[in-house]
Amino acid sequence: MKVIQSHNLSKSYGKTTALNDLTFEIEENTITGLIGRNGAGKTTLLKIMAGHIQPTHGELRIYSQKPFNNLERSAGTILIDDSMMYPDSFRLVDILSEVAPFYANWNNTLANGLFDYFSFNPNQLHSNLSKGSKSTFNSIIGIASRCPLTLFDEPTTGMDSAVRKDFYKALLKDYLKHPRTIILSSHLLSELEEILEEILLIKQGSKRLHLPVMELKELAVGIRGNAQILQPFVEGKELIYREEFAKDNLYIVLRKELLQQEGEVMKQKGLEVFPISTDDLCVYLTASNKGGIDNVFKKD
Ligand SMILES: Nc1ncnc2c1ncn2[C@@H]1O[C@H](COP(=O)(O)OP(=O)(O)OP(=O)(O)O)[C@@H](O)[C@H]1O
Repeated sequence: MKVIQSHNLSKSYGKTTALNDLTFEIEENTITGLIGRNGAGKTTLLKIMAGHIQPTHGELRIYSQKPFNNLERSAGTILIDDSMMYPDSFRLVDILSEVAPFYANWNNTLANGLFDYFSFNPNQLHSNLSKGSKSTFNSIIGIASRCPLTLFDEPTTGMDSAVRKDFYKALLKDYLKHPRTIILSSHLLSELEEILEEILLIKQGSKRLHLPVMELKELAVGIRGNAQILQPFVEGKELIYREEFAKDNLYIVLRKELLQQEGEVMKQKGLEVFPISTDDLCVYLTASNKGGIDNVFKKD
């Protein structure tokens, strides 16, 4: 069953186009990574899904309904982000007891278990928490709410690496026991790819690709070596990335399927053929058209 159906979705803020003609669908009970660089439109898309803002063109439906101003949908959706505000006088224990009644599947035992595990003091004021602790606390709410549609906007901002790992582990464990549709946005795929099933990669508001993570891992290959030997192999092929490095040396990345049987021949001719990490691939697929950072220094 499709939980999210987005059709030609666009969102502009004045002259800024944040989302541009996005069409995609997300299956029920999956974990999807929404990946994109700064300003790609991740937060805007999550806010539309959560019903906080409306699209400018096109439409997005959650369980066949438009989420904006829709009480039924907001009861079944939670968006966790670092702009979550609570009254200054609220202690952590007050917040947990206030949010619990909003969510039909809220689990107190889980919330309290995570609260103790991460050593929170129930009487502490939320406003006094450190940046990382705020993220951890918000994430506890996101997990314990067990909402049918759970949206996390860069949930690990400020968390140290041990807490990040524990957060992803806790989320995965609870998801396996209580499946729901989860979307996590991030710039960095590597830290969360182990828990993801699908990835939706966006660049400047447009869909770059949407596919299972396993397929992304197998999508591309890198080749490095002497430019004169390498060039004829890739002539006329669509390259994902190309960089000249050192003298007469070339590094290219292209879809594996375009190589067919040539990989072995390349190796015999002294070229290096190697897999591309999903993080690097996402960087190449979302690179700006201005060339790499090296170009800045070439002008110096
Ligand atoms: N309220 C707003 N008013 C004007 N422009 C906005 C507003 N919100 C977002 N934008 C612009 O829309 C574009 C997409 O922003 P958005 O916050 O959705 O991206 P993002 O992928 O979440 O970025 P980041 O990873 O940096 O958080 C950016 O160019 C941003 O400046």
